[in-house]
Amino acid sequence: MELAANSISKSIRGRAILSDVSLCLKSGNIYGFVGKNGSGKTMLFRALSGLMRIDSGSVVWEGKTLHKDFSVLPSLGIIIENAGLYPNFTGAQNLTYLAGLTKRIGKEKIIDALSRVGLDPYDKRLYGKYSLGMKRRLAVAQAIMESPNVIMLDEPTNALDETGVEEIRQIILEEKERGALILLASHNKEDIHLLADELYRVEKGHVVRMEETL
Ligand SMILES: Nc1ncnc2c1ncn2[C@@H]1O[C@H](COP(=O)(O)OP(=O)(O)OP(=O)(O)O)[C@@H](O)[C@H]1O
Repeated sequence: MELAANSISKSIRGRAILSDVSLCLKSGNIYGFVGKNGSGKTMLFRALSGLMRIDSGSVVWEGKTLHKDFSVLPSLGIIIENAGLYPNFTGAQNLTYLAGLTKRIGKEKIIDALSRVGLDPYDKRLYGKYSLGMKRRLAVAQAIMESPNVIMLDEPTNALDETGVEEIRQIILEEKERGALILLASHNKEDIHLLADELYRVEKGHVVRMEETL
């Protein structure tokens, strides 16, 4: 399966956030995105997923165009900041609520996703009381729980301890093996080096292919 960006551009209040970005991404690969803070990685993910409208160009998934044939990619798992997790729900309650919006999966898959990221599915603690590492794990669980075709991960190993980093990397590789198309933005050079099949640098809204992985 294929996700293509054709010359997409976006400005916010007169400032170019994405400038003429073209990409052709295929299932079963991990695409790494590196770049300084504020270079546009998060905005790129928002544009490619449908969470943000673009000014010009098109995003095409399997021959169908975003904002024409559908408003958000039809099978998407995404971690971006403010992931819409509620502080007064437990981890399981949060995932149950989100899964209820699409009704694609039941309790079993939710328990499975929580276990895979190393969280106890029956933990009674509220999300608001989670450590940063646990919050990251829950964000990964919500991104993978429906086995989506496209997974966009913004700093998935941020705030995790060494074991956590290893576990999340393993899950990302398993999702790739399953055939998911994965976009990974990370400041962690080792994440990129170990995981990315292709590497892109984002710089002031431009996206440039880098030949070597870091
Ligand atoms: N809601 C918004 N309104 C206006 N400008 C915004 C908005 N959100 C982000 N920007 C701007 O868009 C640019 C790209 O931001 P983006 O969050 O995509 O960077 P990033 O590469 O993900 O950074 P980081 O590594 O810090 O996560 C920045 O200059 C930022 O100031």
